[in-house]
Amino acid sequence: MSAAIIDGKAFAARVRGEVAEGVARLRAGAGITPGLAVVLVGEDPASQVYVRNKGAQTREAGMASFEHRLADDTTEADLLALIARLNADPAVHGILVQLPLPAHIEADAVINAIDPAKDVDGFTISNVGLLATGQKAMVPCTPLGCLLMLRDHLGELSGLNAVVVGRSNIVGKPMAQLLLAENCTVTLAHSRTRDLPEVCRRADILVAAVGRPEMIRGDWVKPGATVIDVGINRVERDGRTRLVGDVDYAAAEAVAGAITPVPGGVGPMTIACLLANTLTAACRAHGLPEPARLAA
Ligand SMILES: Nc1nc(=O)c2c([nH]1)NC[C@@H]1CN(c3ccc(C(=O)N[C@@H](CCC(=O)O)C(=O)O)cc3)C=[N+]21
Repeated sequence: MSAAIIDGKAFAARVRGEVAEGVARLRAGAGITPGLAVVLVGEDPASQVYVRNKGAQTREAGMASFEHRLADDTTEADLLALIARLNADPAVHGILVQLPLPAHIEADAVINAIDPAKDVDGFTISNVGLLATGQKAMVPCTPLGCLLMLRDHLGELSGLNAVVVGRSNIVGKPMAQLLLAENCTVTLAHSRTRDLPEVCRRADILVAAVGRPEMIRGDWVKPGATVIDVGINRVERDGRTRLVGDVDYAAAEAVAGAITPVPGGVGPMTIACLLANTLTAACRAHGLPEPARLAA
């Protein structure tokens, strides 16, 4: 038996449609246009895909998109000054500072300078703490997208064994928090985990977010498991550049109950959730009801 394919591209289009409806209501009812500011410092190749898709989708949803492209040698002080301006700008409801930042800039200092109410990435210590304590937070886009797909596919997650491979602040840690909040039994595994294949084989839900092409083999997957592949890795194959995930897709697909493809899985959901978070931030800024179905 082969796995059901979780179509992130189609699901993301649906989410963006719901965001667009919410934006239209906000504009008609309250005269508010949600605005998203994206700040890019330098030219990191991994960021290119994201940037390309993001601006267009923001405008398509009826929101205002503000792009700030800064040179590689921008100082931390200049970047902090820009963030202070965006924090104070009432037309800006969401701020995203593209990561990674150049090495001469202290990323934590920059992220924590963002007004938590505008932190649509959910990376500030304030939002991380709110999420970890079960309070109303802005939730990081990639894990939120994964959660929406899991809920859509499985319905109830309570009591399931979830294994998250990868402990980054951006994906692994917040993903573990979200699954814990859904009453999963969560294991947060990583490169030093002893007997990783054995740990993965216990997973009803397996989330791969390690950033290593096709590291998760087919025989690491429990038959019938739901596999969420967060990896987006560029590899040379037959003289061409291809995108592959952190999971050996062909092998895992034969074993899993359901699996997300790369591309067309988690990636499009990340952007859809960024738009959803921006709408949520705009609603909260004005004390208006927020789109419950698009939240954690
Ligand atoms: N502050 C910050 N927040 C982020 O969320 C963030 C970031 N910085 N820096 C860069 C990474 C990367 N990232 C992607 C999101 C979507 C796709 C995406 O839509 N991928 C599509 C298309 C891939 C293609 O066709 O090339 C897919 O997987 O199907 C890719 C990459 C967000 N990131």
